Amino acid sequence: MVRGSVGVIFGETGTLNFKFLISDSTAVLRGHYVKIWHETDGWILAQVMSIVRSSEKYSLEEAKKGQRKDRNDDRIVASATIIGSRDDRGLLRAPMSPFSPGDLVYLADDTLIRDTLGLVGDDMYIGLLEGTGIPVHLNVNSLVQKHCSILAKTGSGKSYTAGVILEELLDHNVPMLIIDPHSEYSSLKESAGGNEGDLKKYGIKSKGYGSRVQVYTPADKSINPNADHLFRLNGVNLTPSELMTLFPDNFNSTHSGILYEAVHRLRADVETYFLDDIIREVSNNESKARWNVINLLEDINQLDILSPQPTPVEELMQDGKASIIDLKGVPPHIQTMIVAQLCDTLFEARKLGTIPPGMLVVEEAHNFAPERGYSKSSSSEILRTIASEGRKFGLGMLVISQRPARVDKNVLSQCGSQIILKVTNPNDLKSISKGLEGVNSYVEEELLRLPPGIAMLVSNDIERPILVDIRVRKSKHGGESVKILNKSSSKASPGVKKESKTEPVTKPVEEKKSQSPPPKRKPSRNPKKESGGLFNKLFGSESK
Ligand SMILES: Nc1ncnc2c1ncn2[C@@H]1O[C@H](COP(=O)(O)OP(=O)(O)OP(=O)(O)O)[C@@H](O)[C@H]1O
Repeated sequence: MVRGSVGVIFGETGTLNFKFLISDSTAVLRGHYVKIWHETDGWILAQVMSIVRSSEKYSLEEAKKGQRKDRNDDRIVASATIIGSRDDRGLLRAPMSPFSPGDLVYLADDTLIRDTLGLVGDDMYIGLLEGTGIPVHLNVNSLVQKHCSILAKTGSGKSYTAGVILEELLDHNVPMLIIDPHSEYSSLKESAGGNEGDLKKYGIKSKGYGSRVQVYTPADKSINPNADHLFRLNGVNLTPSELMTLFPDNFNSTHSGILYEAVHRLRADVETYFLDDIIREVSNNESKARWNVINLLEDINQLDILSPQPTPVEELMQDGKASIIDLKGVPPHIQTMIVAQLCDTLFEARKLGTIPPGMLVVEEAHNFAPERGYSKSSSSEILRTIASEGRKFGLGMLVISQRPARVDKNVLSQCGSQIILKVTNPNDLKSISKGLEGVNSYVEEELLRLPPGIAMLVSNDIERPILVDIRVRKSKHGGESVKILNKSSSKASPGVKKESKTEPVTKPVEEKKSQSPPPKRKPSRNPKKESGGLFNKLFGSESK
């Protein structure tokens, strides 16, 4: 073997892939990036998809005799897929002619990997390219304009990764409105005070965002004592259609007729009316159906969510500020109603230019923009509108969900960047691989095996999908599970999921998080398994 090289190409070579013999089993690992000199194109980047090891001397007969002593005759063969090189115009090109058997293979240097994959931005630092020390950045403008999704099964680092993105958006002063059904993001205020080794590995400093993060509760301070402000929707001069969006499923034509009549009469009499006035006016109606309408209106009235002094959207969306709408303690149908009204106002304000461009963050998006056929939600329509038209007005969306199959495809398909962590539900896997351009069913196999904190990033800005070792948090992670068993009694049973979500309460033990973080994956340049799964799908298939 020539000095510096890690292998030699042999056998049949193609313009998409090749095999090479590895000299030292520890020098090249699955997932590594390698380079080969091409006679016309110069250095070409390739990636190791799988490695097999065999011995001709140690046969089945030998195995029957017992353990093998000398392993020096092992044959270690790597299958690699060609990524290509940048031409004079900076475009990525695969070579037009194959490598020659006998060509030498070298480990690729960081500059070649960075330039070839297009990891050249320096905006939002989200982690390291898996298997390397190369930082991965996302572009703020493109993330906000073209939306982003974070998809993963529960416990695999979804809200942790979302926290990383939110930190970066805050560092870039992007105004944010965060729909937070489980009180997970208020901890952005506090510094993580993280482990020195981790901070050094990722080259970051711990910090909290303090008063730049403001928490609003639509409930009251007894339910959410840590909230900074109460959140209220406009309760003055509500139109019948505004009222009907509060109960999209419960209103029939008789009900809406009663409501129209009541509001019409009020408008003729007074300039300003409140929900109490509408209820009184409806009770004057003689139809029996009025009782249903009154019941529905009373439901809302009791929640105290409507007010003559609504929370101005201009207060929520300000440069450098993250406003969290903490929906803890709010019944699900009221949550969707709040999101519907709020997002409607937000979008209108953005169109009128009364708020700066910014990001709407929707956690548990499967509840607020459910796929047709799964459930209905009053917030679906406006979220679909923001997904398709938001970019024209500078209103981006960060869509977060543990059930990608249940999120409206019209919303997910608009996301220019997708960050996908471990997913195991077969329907979710199918829906993700269907939605990703250029990758197919092998993705499913790889997503099943991703360790916590490793994400697949598919982005318009990066030449091809990559695996990212998501960096540790600067601020405190707020999504830890609630510990219910102390150490001495922990033998008894599996842990429980943190605060109830829409997932079934009974889940397999391995799907539930423990209080302590899961073991962090091994450091860089570490193979995860001896198969070409995701890498093959992302970068082409192995030559046979
Ligand atoms: N990039 C990472 N670096 C270090 N630790 C991580 C990383 N990602 C996740 N973790 C750890 O994994 C745990 C689970 O992550 P997280 O709370 O984000 O899961 P989740 O997918 O949001 O789950 P849930 O749906 O229950 O909220 C975290 O408590 C954290 O300790």
